[in-house]
Amino acid sequence: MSPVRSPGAVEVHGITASYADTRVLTDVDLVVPAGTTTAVLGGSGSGKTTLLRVVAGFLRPDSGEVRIGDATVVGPGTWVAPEKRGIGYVRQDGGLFPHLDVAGNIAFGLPFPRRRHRGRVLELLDLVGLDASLADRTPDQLSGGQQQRVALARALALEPDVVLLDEPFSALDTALRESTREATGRALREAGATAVLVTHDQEEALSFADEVAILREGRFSQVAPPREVYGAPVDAHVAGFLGDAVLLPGDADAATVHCALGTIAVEGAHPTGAVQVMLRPEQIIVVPAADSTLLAKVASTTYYGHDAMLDLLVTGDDTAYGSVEVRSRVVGTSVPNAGDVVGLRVTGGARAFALTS
Ligand SMILES: Nc1ncnc2c1ncn2[C@@H]1O[C@H](COP(=O)(O)OP(=O)(O)OP(=O)(O)O)[C@@H](O)[C@H]1O
Repeated sequence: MSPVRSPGAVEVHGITASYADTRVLTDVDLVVPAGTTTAVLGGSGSGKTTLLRVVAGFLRPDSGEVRIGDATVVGPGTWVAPEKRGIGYVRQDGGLFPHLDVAGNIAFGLPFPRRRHRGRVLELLDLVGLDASLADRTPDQLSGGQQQRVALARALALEPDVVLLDEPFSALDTALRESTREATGRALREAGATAVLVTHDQEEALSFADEVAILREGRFSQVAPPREVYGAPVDAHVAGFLGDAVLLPGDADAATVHCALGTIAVEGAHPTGAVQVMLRPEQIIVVPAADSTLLAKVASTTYYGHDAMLDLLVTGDDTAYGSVEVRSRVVGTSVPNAGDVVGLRVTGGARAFALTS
């Protein structure tokens, strides 16, 4: 493998794209810095694959510009053919050629003399964490995870500046998904590629990418590093889309919010007056009832092994907010029973959103 290169960024500016009369992307902007990975996360039909198709050159947008490194590949009067964009594309199903063995699949796009270079194929197998002994197998003799890694190796064979991954792990079971994802992340970093991963799996987006871009109805609601997009979502939709969110009615002043859980410091820019208060379930700590004046009744519990989610009914001190339901994530070794009365404590700051968000 050649040493880590310094490929260009992927820049999407003002892209609007449609199928016939149906507009799918509206004036979309996205910058993926060179050598980094951005995960595009969005619900079904939000336009994730369409964005990848525009970047790859499989779909002409109505307007806007796509730049790869220093080159404009789509723009007014400019159109660079897909095969000239220096892009590798990995599909959800891998898309391996069934009649070729692993070596043949990986070498498929290489210039003819290089196809005979078995050493290059073995390098690529190693890069994606596969044993050299698999080189002579056909795709039907591989597990789903191995097929996806071969598809990645094939995409990396041409040393693309950019790799686009369209839900490449979604067909895999949990354990295989994690190991394939790790091998993919490692291979992309070693290859020094700029990558865009499309997924609808929030944990995958948060754990895999340098930045997470939330696509909703053809527009990005927020593009930020994982901790920011999870900890400081811009609105209630992003908060709810990216993990569990506790949303409560409340009132905000400059520094605090008041709600059924008491008075809590508020973080980030926020409106004042009537607001929607947002906390993550792991911010709501369960303590012995004797240790808190804020009491809750456990309505139900959902056990996941390493942790559990509690649904709690809280009647706060301030009757202005009535009874509210909140969720608390607790470690799996100390899960109360349904019907128990527990104390609550809130850790960290809340977010406050305008009521219309
Ligand atoms: N070839 C096509 N012709 C017409 N409409 C299409 C075509 N491909 C996609 N669409 C529509 O465009 C919208 C966006 O599709 P897209 O595949 O980009 O969404 P997505 O976010 O990738 O969804 P999913 O997570 O379900 O794959 C959808 O409403 C879809 O039905």
